Amino acid sequence: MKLLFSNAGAERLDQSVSGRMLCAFDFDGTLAPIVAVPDEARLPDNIRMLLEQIAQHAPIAIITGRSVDDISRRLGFQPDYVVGNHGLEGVPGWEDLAAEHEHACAGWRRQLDQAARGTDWDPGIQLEDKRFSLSVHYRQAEDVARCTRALESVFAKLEPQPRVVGGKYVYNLLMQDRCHKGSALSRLMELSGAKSALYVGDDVTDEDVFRMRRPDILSIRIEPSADSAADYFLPHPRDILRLLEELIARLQAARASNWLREKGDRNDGGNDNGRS
Ligand SMILES: O=P(O)(O)OC[C@H]1O[C@H](O[C@H]2O[C@H](CO)[C@@H](O)[C@H](O)[C@H]2O)[C@H](O)[C@@H](O)[C@@H]1O
Repeated sequence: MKLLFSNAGAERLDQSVSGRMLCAFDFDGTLAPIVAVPDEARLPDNIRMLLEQIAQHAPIAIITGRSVDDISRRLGFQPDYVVGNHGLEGVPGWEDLAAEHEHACAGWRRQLDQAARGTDWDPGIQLEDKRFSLSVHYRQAEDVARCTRALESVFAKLEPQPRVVGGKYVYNLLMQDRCHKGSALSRLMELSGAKSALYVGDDVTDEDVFRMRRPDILSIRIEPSADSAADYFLPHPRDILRLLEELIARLQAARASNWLREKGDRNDGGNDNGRS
């Protein structure tokens, strides 16, 4: 994993921007600062304004663990693609897969509600039912170690067995299938005709993108981690601002140089016409 703000990182950014690039971002911990209460997460105005500028030059996708309804209320602008539930919800063409996920999720919800009536259940646990996946938050747990042990033993008994992916004081319960943030991003690249993509994320479910190690995807993690498969990292969450500004500068320069090239082609054409 390399520092993005380095010569190698700058070259890699130049390379990605030179083609038709899809800019994709995770939300919590990437665009929006992490806060103690999930419902209080907000997209800062300065980040939204930079995203709107990027949208003038390149398609934008938000690929989040939140539901599409939830994230859409938080953005304040309309990206080209909004994908929720860790890649399942909102991907054009995948609508038929949703029913199975919804059914499994409702079953887990019932089983967890029953477990919550037991004495081992920490009152700080918060269930976020996102219809196609569940997030079990334990940030407010009275005893985090005890709570995670108890939750893991409950998850082991769930039917059908979910794919349990950890995160920032959260367990995400997902269907065991091929729908994840990585496959969603690949599908969006096909749909948009992108030649390259940039993806920025901060958490465990973002590793589904990073792990693909596609040479045409520039993968960037917020903060370094020895366990991450991302190519590059930003040292601190606040550095997302610098990354967005650097992207805008490159996208504007690429547009200017394309325009100059087009103008040159037109002039050449004019001269040819004059000669013939
Ligand atoms: O894929 P993401 O956009 O990063 O979403 C991942 C989960 O984010 C939210 O939970 C996390 O952020 C909360 C607000 O900062 C924080 O309180 C919580 O501890 C984090 O786990 C969201 O609530 C989940 O639905 C997302 O799956």
